[in-house]
Amino acid sequence: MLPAGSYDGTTVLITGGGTGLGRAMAVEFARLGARVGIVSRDPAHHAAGVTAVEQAVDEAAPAGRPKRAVAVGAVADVRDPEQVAAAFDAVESALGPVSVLVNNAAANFPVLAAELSPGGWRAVVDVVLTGSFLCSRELHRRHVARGARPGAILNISAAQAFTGGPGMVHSASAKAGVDAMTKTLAVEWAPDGIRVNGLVPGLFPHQDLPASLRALRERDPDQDATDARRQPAGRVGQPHELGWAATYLCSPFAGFLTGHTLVLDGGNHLRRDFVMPPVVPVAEQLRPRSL
Ligand SMILES: CCCCCCCCC/C=C/C(=O)SCCNC(=O)CCNC(=O)[C@H](O)C(C)(C)COP(=O)(O)OP(=O)(O)OC[C@H]1O[C@@H](n2cnc3c(N)ncnc32)[C@H](O)[C@@H]1OP(=O)(O)O
Ligand SMILES: NC(=O)C1=CN([C@@H]2O[C@H](COP(=O)(O)OP(=O)(O)OC[C@H]3O[C@@H](n4cnc5c(N)ncnc54)[C@H](OP(=O)(O)O)[C@@H]3O)[C@@H](O)[C@H]2O)C=CC1
Repeated sequence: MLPAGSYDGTTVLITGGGTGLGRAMAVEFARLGARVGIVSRDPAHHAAGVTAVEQAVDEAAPAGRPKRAVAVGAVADVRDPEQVAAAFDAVESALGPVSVLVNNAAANFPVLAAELSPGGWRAVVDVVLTGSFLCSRELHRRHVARGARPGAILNISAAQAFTGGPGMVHSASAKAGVDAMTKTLAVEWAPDGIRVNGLVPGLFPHQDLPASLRALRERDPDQDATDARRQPAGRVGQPHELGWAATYLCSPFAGFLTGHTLVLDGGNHLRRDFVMPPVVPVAEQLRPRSL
């Protein structure tokens, strides 16, 4: 954990910060003093994120200390540049200039490449890749206009970007694009005082995932134990651990670190055995089965 107060006076904007891993990151930034803007499509998700942040901050605050405004939600579909700009406006008017952006919003569903419609491809690539670009561009534009520094952008990626992702060609391709964007913007924007890094969660199950992804895990009644056995570390990730990594990467303690993507997966993406398990075609893996 970073020292208390590491983010005092800092406004952090997290896309998709109302659910799952985005919410866990929002909580860890706020615990360290940040004000947090949660940007996504669904106001019910914002409410969940704001409540989680406020609870965490209240628990950490000394008794009797007055409550401070720490989190707000703003509606935007990250695929739309005008909605992105309006959400930045809303967050900044409530919480002050944004200097840290976490591009966490994502879309994904399991599908065979041969069966993926052009609309399904576009939905995922536009949310993950185009959305991350549009939000990054908005932060950069504002940051440079005000002559502010330092700034930090964190792009949440996935190990599929390195290996490919059978059954998720849209997500794997988009995340690989995000990784290339991380490296490109790190160099272009270093002179502007903006660092750009990536963070890859390994297996982090949680209840906010869409049904199509949860279904991949819920076929096995002993899924939690099975998931743990499949990880070199012997366990899956805990969402707050992603928050610890995110708060480090965007902090002054990582002030000389840019263009790097950190993998937080208990070693899973490196796993190769001399003898690999028999191949099960992806079409068979995705076929609905009854237990
Ligand atoms: C930890 C454990 C596991 C972990 C598993 C390991 C994960 C690895 C890494 C990645 C993890 C994540 O990203 S996890 C994050 C996942 N979270 C989310 O996806 C939340 C947000 N998702 C969504 O809102 C929706 O799922 C999504 C469809 C993508 C949103 O798109 P839109 O708003 O544009 O909605 P729609 O108009 O309904 O759909 C657009 C097109 O997509 C098609 N489409 C939608 N769902 C479809 C589906 N299931 N199969 C085929 N096609 C589908 C539609 O038919 C449309 O195509 P046309 O009719 O042809 O136009
Ligand atoms: N959980 C895991 O094991 C893994 C997760 N990841 C990555 O971690 C990140 C967080 O995922 P996770 O928390 O698990 O998943 P969630 O489904 O909980 O979060 C996705 C978030 O993205 C938001 N979102 C989706 N589409 C849009 C859009 N068009 N515009 C704005 N916001 C949008 C959603 O909010 P709303 O519906 O309100 O718009 C939601 O809050 C993602 O980048 C994901 O790819 C990577 C590898 C593994």
